[in-house]
Amino acid sequence: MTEEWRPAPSAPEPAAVAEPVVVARATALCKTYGVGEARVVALDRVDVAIRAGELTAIMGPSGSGKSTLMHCLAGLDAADGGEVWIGDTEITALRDDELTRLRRDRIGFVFQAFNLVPTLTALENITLPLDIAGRTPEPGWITRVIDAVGLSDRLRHRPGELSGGQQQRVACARALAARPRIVFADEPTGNLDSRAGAEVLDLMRQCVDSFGQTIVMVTHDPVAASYADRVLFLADGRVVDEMTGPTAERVLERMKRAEGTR
Ligand SMILES: Nc1ncnc2c1ncn2[C@@H]1O[C@H](COP(=O)(O)OP(=O)(O)OP(=O)(O)O)[C@@H](O)[C@H]1O
Repeated sequence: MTEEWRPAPSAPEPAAVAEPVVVARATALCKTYGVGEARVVALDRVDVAIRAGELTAIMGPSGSGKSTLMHCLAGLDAADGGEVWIGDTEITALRDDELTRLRRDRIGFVFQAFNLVPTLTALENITLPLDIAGRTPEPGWITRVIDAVGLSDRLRHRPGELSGGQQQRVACARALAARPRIVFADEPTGNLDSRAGAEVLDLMRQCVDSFGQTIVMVTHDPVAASYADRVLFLADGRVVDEMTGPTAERVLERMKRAEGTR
């Protein structure tokens, strides 16, 4: 059984460029909150495909559905309609216990507020998901991750003894510890100053380039989005545009245009 979902080849031309491998995809994803006058359509038949080994940024005005999309893609929130696939598993068809296991084994999370356990050391935080799952880390992997996040000399510190940027780098290492298929990062630099934010973004870029990690990041920040391979733009619960090879200037320009049309 293949781990990855691949779109069916469209035409068997020998010279055709290979389709990118897709790690996560959503089709016709719908999510509505509230009823009657309070009804809000947060996602309106969204189709997205997250490519393997890329950093994908999700951008859009406040309320455009970024967090809802990420939560539905990651199985943290249930959609009202449509499908979400992670690899070859349709997560919208899973029972709660199956979904919990899939999230634990195949998905990593990085949150704006770090969400580290304050009483545990940095190292204990990093290995916590593996410990909870009763899994032994792959030999050498945790060391590689710790080297990548540059925290070898801080492993015995508790989160309260680390800077915000260091805490977020611990959170990144925790997300990578189980070698997940995909990492979802929700405003990972939202609580950091620009220097610490740049370190975290450099780290995420390095995880993509060196480990082939697939990462999806929700952000408001055009500079953060410029680290991505591809930016998806949401407006009113729909994907309205995408940009490959973004620069901060082009992303800012696109966001201004979106604001102007609201
Ligand atoms: N639990 C909820 N109950 C009711 N409405 C909700 C809930 N969560 C989100 N919404 C609404 O759904 C829409 C999309 O919200 P979402 O948080 O996904 O947007 P966002 O693009 O992430 O916004 P922001 O950038 O401000 O975080 C918004 O109109 C929001 O008010």
